[in-house]
Amino acid sequence: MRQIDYPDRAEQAEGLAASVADTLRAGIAAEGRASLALPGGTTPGLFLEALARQELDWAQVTVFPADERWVPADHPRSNAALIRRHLLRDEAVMAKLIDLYDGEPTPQAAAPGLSAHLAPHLPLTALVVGMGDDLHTASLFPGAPGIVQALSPDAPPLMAMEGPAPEREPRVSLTLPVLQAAGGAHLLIVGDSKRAALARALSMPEGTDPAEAPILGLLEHLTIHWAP
Ligand SMILES: O=C(O)[C@H](O)[C@@H](O)[C@H](O)[C@H](O)COP(=O)(O)O
Repeated sequence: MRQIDYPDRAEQAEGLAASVADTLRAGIAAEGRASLALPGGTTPGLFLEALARQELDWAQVTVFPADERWVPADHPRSNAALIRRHLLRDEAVMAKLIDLYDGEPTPQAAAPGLSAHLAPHLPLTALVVGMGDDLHTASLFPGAPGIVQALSPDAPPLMAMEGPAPEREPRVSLTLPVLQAAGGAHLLIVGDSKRAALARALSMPEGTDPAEAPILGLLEHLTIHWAP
């Protein structure tokens, strides 16, 4: 694990975009194609726009959210919509987006088919995730139903998950083995509360159950990008 602290969010966006683009270029050179999973939430917009300006063979890149709220692409909480709005533009307009929401009534009904659909794109060439103050990452929330299986080595690639109580928003999420296997894995966080949450995670005793703080299962694989 290593950490890069940037003076501001613009430099963070450019620095992370350059690193992810380098990994995608190497993946395309080696395999002829690349896959990239991206975070949702309120942080990634600036980074996604900086990534969209990177010159590479975007037509060979498949992108998808690392997790999705179970809403259609025109819903304000859609992570696919966030990617479509901030990444599929400029140089990256030709990238192929897999929208995890497929219209099935529930994430549980969709999860097996989605796992099969994503399998040809795994292992991920590159991964960027966010983190919550509760130390969740993707949609792997502390104590959520199914979290023990989602963190286990034999987890399927994607599972139906829930957001935190009381809403318990229906979601799907890539599982920990998929996140851990990514070629280049990055954590994108901003602000003092996320820095404090990260410090809390780093100070947790060896052997802390990742079901209590799911980011713990991924930390050693991550390059952490923080800005004020
Ligand atoms: O769908 C989601 O909500 C995300 O994938 C989630 O893991 C997000 O990255 C963190 O909750 C941080 O979100 P913010 O960027 O809004 O702080």
